Amino acid sequence: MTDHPRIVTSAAQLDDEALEASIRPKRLAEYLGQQAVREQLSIYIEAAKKRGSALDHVLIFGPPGLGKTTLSHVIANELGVHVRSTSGPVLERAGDLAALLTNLEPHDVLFVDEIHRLSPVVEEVLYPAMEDFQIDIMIGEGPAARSIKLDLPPFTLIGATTRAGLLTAPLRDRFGIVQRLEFYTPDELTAIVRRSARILGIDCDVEGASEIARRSRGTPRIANRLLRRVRDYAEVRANGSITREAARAAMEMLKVDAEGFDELDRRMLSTIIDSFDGGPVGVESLAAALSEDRGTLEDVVEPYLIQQGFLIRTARGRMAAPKAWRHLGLTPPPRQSVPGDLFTPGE
Ligand SMILES: Nc1ncnc2c1ncn2[C@@H]1O[C@H](COP(=O)(O)OP(=O)(O)OP(=O)(O)O)[C@@H](O)[C@H]1O
Ligand SMILES: [Mg+2]
Repeated sequence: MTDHPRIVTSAAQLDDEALEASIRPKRLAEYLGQQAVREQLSIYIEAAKKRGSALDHVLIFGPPGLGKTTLSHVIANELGVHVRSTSGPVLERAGDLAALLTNLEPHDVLFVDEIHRLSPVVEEVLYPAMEDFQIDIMIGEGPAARSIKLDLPPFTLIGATTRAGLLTAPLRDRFGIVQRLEFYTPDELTAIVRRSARILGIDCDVEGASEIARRSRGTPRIANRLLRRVRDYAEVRANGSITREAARAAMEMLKVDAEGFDELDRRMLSTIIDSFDGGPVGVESLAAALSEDRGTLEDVVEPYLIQQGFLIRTARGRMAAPKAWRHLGLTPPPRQSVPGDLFTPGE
C-alpha cells in the first residue's frame, strides 16, 4: 500500500474537510455542472414549495467527490429547511433512526450518507417512515412488549451512495427522485477551480485553472485539492500566481500525469498488462497483486479509468484497453478479443 496519501484520490482527506466549509456551494446557482440534475431538481423544489408540501425522497448516487453531500445541503437550503445528517453505518439500531425521525420539523431533510450500508432492522423502520410518515416502535420487552405507532412530520429523505447497485429493491423503490451524478467535464472543472480560487484569494488565470481541471479526474474534490497544492508550489517557486507553467511544473513534482493518473492508477494498469497479460483478471486477484483494498479499487480507482476507456470491465474481470497500453508507452496486442463479447469476429 502507498505510504503517502494519494493526491488524486477522490476519497475525502483531512485537510479537505477544513477548507470545504468555505468553498462548498450553498445554493443551486453556485453548484456548477450537472446541468440535467440541476434543472430537474430546481423544478421539483419549486413545485414542492408551491404546493407547500415536503419534497419527494431523493436518492443521489455517483463516485466519491462528485458533490453528493454538497447537493443534499443545497437542496435543503433551496427548500429553506433544516438538514439532519447521519449515515448508514452510524445507525446501528432501530431506535437511533426513530430518535432522529421524531425530532424532525415539518419538511426537514434527513440526509443519510452511505445509505447502502443500512442494517436490515433499520431499513425496516425506514419503509413506513418514508411511505406513510409513520413508525412502529416497540415498548418494553418479553410478553409485556407492545408496539405503538407514531406519526412523523412530513419530511424528505435524501440518501447518498457510491454504490446504487447495493441498495435493496424495496428501499430503492421508495425514492421518488433518483439522480445520478456524472464526472465533470474539463470546462466545468475549470469554472469550479476559478470559483474556489476566487474564494480562497488565490491568483489563478484561466490557463492555470484549465491545466488543473484536466488532471482532476472529472472530480471537484480532486480539483480543489490540486488547486491548493499548486498554490503551495506557486508561492514558493513562482511569484504566487497560478499560470499554465506553474501548474504544469507543480503537477510534475506531484507525479500527476497528463491524464490525471497517479502511481496507483498506473500501477493498476501496468499490473494487468505485465502480470496478467492484459487481462481479464478478477478484482480480488488484482487487489492482492497491488496490495490494495478491493473496495478502494472498485469505488475510487476504477470508475474513472473505465469512464475514460482505459479499463474494460467484462464478466470475467478487468482488461486493459489499448489506450492503457499506449499510455504506458507500450504497443497494444494486434487484436484484443473481449471474452464473452458476442460480436468478436470469429477466430
Ligand atoms: N457542483 C459543484 N460545484 C462546485 N463545487 C463542487 C460541486 N460538487 C462538489 N464540489 C466541491 O467538491 C467537494 C466534494 O464534494 P462532496 O463532499 O459533496 O462529494 P461527495 O459526492 O459527497 O463525496 P463522498 O462520496 O466522498 O461523500 C465539496 O466540498 C465542494 O467544494
Ligand atoms: Mg459525501
